[in-house]
Amino acid sequence: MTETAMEAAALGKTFGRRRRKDALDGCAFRLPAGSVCALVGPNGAGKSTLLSLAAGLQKPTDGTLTVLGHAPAAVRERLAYVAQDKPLHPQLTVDDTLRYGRELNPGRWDDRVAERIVDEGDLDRDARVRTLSGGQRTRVALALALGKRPELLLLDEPMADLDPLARHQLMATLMADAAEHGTTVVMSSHVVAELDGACDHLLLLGAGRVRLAGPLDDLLAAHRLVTGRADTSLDPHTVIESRTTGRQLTALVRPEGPLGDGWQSTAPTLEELVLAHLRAPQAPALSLDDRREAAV
Ligand SMILES: Nc1ncnc2c1ncn2[C@@H]1O[C@H](COP(=O)(O)OP(=O)(O)OP(=O)(O)O)[C@@H](O)[C@H]1O
Repeated sequence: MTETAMEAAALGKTFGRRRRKDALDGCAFRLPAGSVCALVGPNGAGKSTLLSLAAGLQKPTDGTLTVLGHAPAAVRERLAYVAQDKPLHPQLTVDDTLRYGRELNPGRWDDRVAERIVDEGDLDRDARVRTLSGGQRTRVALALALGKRPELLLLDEPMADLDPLARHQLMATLMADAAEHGTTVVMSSHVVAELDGACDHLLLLGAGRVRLAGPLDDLLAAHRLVTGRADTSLDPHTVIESRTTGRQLTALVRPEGPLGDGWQSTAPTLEELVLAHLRAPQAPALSLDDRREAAV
């Protein structure tokens, strides 16, 4: 297995000729193999574009993106991609769909996990895909993806149409399976709370650029949530976002050395870290991929 599951250098993707749109612009990051990476960012940030490039369905306009050490198109059989619209054959039954997955992936297919995902949702194996609900189709798409026993699993908002219980249960199945097999997972989601506890790596995109990248624990440790009097200076620390209520100021900062007297500070949660960066799109970016690499 390759040590780096995904690596981007000066990665750009532009759509349109007349009205050019940079969906990705100068992105650089490195994702170690075996990571579970949360891919977050506001609408239009470039998350789906990145996942589709990684799946080899589109090509970059600039720079490079390698997955499992190769161009994505060269390693399609080693990765699985569940797109937002979860394309499946509507006329096939659930059983036919699993059979199709088995035939398309000889030597790789894992019946046990595929059937487990379908059966945990109490799906009628003889039902045609077109008769299934959105959440049930998601389950079949995830069964196909995991059944393929991929080294890299790319999931574009996989839980969006699942009920809370199914979400919780499928996430647990997914994470246990990824841990057991050392699968690298990149999962986009707008529900940051559902990623907490599941992910060990974070990639936050904004307007096509990398805003935060690196091991989650390191990124959290690089920030503090501080409260203090509004007239106390936060120099020389980098203030990501601050809010004042009466005389009190609350801020997410990247400390440049010890915080001065008068500040109470706590470690931010993943949600606090992400929300502060979403509210402050101009805040400076931070990538800790290289630092970790240099320390190894
Ligand atoms: N096929 C396309 N043609 C033209 N523009 C596109 C195309 N695909 C994406 N874009 C543009 O690229 C930008 C990034 O889109 P993308 O779908 O990657 O964002 P996203 O982060 O996945 O958003 P969301 O959270 O809403 O799903 C958007 O401005 C979008 O309009």
